[in-house]
Amino acid sequence: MSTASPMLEELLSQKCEDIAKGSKPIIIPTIESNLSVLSGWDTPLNYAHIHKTFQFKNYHQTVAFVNAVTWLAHKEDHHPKICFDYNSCEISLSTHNVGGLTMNDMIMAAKINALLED
Ligand SMILES: C[C@H](O)[C@H](O)[C@H]1CNC2=NC(N)=NC(=O)C2=N1
Repeated sequence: MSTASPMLEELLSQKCEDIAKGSKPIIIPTIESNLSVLSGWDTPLNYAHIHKTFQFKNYHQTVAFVNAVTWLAHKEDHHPKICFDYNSCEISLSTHNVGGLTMNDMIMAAKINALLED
């Protein structure tokens, strides 16, 4: 049985949507409440993007994760910045079309975390 919070379940059940250029970003309280259920994600640059570093045992595990994230990005048509080395992967999410954060970033963060659940 899942123990995820209702807010997290809601994010996992949604799909990223087309966001028109010039749309407004989500507001700070919405970002904060979503981040409170997104384990490990933070917003180091004042709500410009969200970020998380993932650690792995070796290059095989790291690359398998990167491949899964790129597959998810293609499926959702929402594309994170990914930077990785032997045993870590940094992911940064923002919505280019608004120059800030939208629910697409929160949905992707939830789905990326879920890739690593048992
Ligand atoms: C047309 C296409 O859906 C858009 O350009 C999408 C593609 N992927 C995207 N990815 C991200 N991170 N931000 C966007 O605004 C974005 N826009």
